[in-house]
Amino acid sequence: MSGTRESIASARRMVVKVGSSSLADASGHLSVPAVRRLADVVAGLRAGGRQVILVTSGAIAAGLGPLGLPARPKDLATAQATASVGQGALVAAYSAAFATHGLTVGQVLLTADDMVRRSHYGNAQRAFNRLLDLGVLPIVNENDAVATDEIRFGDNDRLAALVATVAHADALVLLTDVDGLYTAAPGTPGAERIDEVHGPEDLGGVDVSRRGSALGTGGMITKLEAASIATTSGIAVVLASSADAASAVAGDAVGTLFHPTGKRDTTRLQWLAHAARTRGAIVVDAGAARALQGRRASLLAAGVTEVRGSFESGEPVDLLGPDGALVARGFAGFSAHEADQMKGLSSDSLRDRLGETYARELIHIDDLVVM
Ligand SMILES: Nc1ncnc2c1ncn2[C@@H]1O[C@H](COP(=O)(O)OP(=O)(O)O)[C@@H](O)[C@H]1O
Ligand SMILES: N[C@@H](CCC(=O)OP(=O)(O)O)C(=O)O
Repeated sequence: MSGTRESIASARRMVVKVGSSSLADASGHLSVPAVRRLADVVAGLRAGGRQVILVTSGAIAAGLGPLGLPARPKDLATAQATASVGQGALVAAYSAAFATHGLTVGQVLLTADDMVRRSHYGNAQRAFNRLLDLGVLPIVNENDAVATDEIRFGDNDRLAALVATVAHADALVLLTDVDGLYTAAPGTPGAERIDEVHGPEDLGGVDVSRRGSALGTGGMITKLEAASIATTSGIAVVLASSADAASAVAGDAVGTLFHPTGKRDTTRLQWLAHAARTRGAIVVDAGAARALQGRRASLLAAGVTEVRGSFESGEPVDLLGPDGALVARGFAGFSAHEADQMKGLSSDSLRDRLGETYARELIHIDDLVVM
């Protein structure tokens, strides 16, 4: 077993994405047995102490039956309506399946905007962290009922990769109806499965032009895009058949492994260090400045003396030492208004005065870059 598969086996936080093609039966309706099989695998991960976020397609597949539609609708309005009907049925099926394992689920519906705009990004990050802290299993899908063509992903592969980066996951597992990436669409004479991808250079001759299954969207193209987003952020990816889900999440040599190519959060933090226009500043005391520079610790409200400007949670801010010198930059975990109320307070005081939601770091260590 290679090192990265070992890191999949030991991933503390994992995003598991399952596609429509794995959740529908032959007639295109949601397959409840498929939902149960997946729930058994995810519950096994949870029993082993791992945190899991499940990104699941299938709302449209689940809506076809109740609406008496023969196939996935082509026009946006009907697709929105079908997803609206099906999403409830999808989550109800998961809820029942996970309840048999004593697990509570929480539905999170996102649009592309939620993952890309930094003010929203912080909100999603906070919601995932809190759900996971509470032991809840977040079940994510695109908010198809309101997503218009301009803002929608359409497929859930890239959504899953962005969820993995936002939630600081250690691994992303993409489950589909094919047992890995092939050199050409499976069934093409001579097509062979690829075991491992080390970087874009391994994808030179690979043909992913054939579209996906009747129910899925995006085929292999969006899975490669998802793998690229995750691996350049330092997250290992496994693409495998949902029939092999248990082996894939265990780090066994099934499907295709995409090795991380970048450092964790490199892209975001480089953007933060070099390109971001900050919306405000947080002035810290000498102790906090030393902690930030030396130990790379999270920024706690106790070390903050002043909050300047106007920013929302998730937006970039400058962190200034007591002498006004730029020490670090970070993505604020709270808005300027909230940070101002929190400044100087210990975690206990934050909990007593402002409530549990505020009893955590102002900026997480993973959201900081020392200048
Ligand atoms: N090079 C390739 N290797 C593997 N699968 C491919 C390739 N090119 C196209 N495909 C197709 O991609 C499909 C999976 O994509 P999709 O139907 O969108 O799945 P999902 O619903 O799981 O997201 C496979 O069924 C396969 O036919
Ligand atoms: N959000 C849509 C999923 C779109 C879709 O089919 O995605 P995928 O199965 O990842 O190709 C749904 O729930 O039906």
